[in-house]
Amino acid sequence: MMSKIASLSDIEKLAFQKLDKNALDYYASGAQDEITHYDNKKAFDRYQIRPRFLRDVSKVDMSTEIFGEKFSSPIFVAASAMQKMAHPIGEVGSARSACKHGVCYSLSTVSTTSLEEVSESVQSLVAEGHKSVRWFQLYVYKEKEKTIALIRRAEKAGFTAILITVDTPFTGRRLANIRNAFKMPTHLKLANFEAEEDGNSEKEECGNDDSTWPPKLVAGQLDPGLSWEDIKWIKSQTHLPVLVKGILTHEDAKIALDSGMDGIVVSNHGGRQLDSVSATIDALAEVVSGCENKIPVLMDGGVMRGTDVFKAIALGAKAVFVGRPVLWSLAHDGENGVDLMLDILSEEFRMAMALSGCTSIKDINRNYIQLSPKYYTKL
Ligand SMILES: Cc1cc2nc3c(=O)[nH]c(=O)nc-3n(C[C@H](O)[C@H](O)[C@H](O)COP(=O)(O)O)c2cc1C
Ligand SMILES: CC(C)CC(=O)C(=O)O
Repeated sequence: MMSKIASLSDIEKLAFQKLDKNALDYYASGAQDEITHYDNKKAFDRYQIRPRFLRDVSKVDMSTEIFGEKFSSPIFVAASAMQKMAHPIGEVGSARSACKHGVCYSLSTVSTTSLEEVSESVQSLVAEGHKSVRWFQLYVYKEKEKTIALIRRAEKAGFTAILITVDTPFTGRRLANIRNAFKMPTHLKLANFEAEEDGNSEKEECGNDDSTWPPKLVAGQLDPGLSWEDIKWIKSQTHLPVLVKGILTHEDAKIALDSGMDGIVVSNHGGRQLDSVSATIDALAEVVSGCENKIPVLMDGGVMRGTDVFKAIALGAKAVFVGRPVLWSLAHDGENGVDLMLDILSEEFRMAMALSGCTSIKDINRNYIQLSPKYYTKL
């Protein structure tokens, strides 16, 4: 029995003991040899913080603003699929927790709760005075109507930005899922597609009869022909800000900027797509330089500690997303688990700011970070 939970790693350990093999393998896996998956975490340790002292840190303001929305902290919830495998409350628990913490929630296309139900689930909190900012993560389907229908539903349900995932023309080879023929439990559904399917085809289309990885709603249906022209077309179809999720180079950052994108998420999909790409914290600076400070750059991948958040902000991120820690927290204790995780991470970030002499997000810049001399002498 573990003593008091003090870190996200503690929560992760508890979740590993609790989840069944099918779910654990799905959530934990990276692609192939998982080099990138592990490097996402390790890479943060290659950077050091350069703290400044004697600056009155009795009050620290972690709040930040993106697209005119104010958030309590730059620690957002990443879009991850099939959250009801972690806990029956699934996406409702993580969305409500993000709302209570005043941070942005992003919902996967491949969720086990529909986007309408997620919106509905936060309304009682909104009535109590909490603000809920929800962004919808979009997988682009070969069938244009299917993609547009998702966007319209997201708009109608009060989502305020679209995150288009660009790193998944095909799903990465996650060996554990292939070996144990990952299967979503049959009592769960890919809820955003339930209403569209009719009669007998429904179960199959929702992935439940599919014993192979990836589920049918993804394999063969996502558009591997996707290009920047399509992304521009999608952008022209909605009034919502559009961010591209999965950018890792300054070249693509520049194209995103020139294509009129409203923001970028530096991401390697938690190391689940192409293995051997750079850790996201290593790619962040070049992506920030590629878009010339004109659009917000956010990042995800391996964020486990407040100092990780601090390092990402120092290298130019406007905010970070946490992915797996949300799933571990749901597995540990549903909505309360996610509350605990966001409490710990924001307290750690507050402490990192205070102990390095920063009292607002705007204070945090490149002067507060260096590569460990073990690796290079200069950034
Ligand atoms: C189990 C799981 C499911 C995911 N599902 C999606 C998804 O449906 N769409 C997407 O764009 N990214 C998805 N991601 C990637 C996350 O949005 C995010 O990029 C990644 O988890 C960040 O890394 P972290 O887990 O180390 O925090 C998923 C990640 C995990 C672990
Ligand atoms: C169904 C999958 C493609 C969802 C996903 O993005 C992931 O598992 O990383």
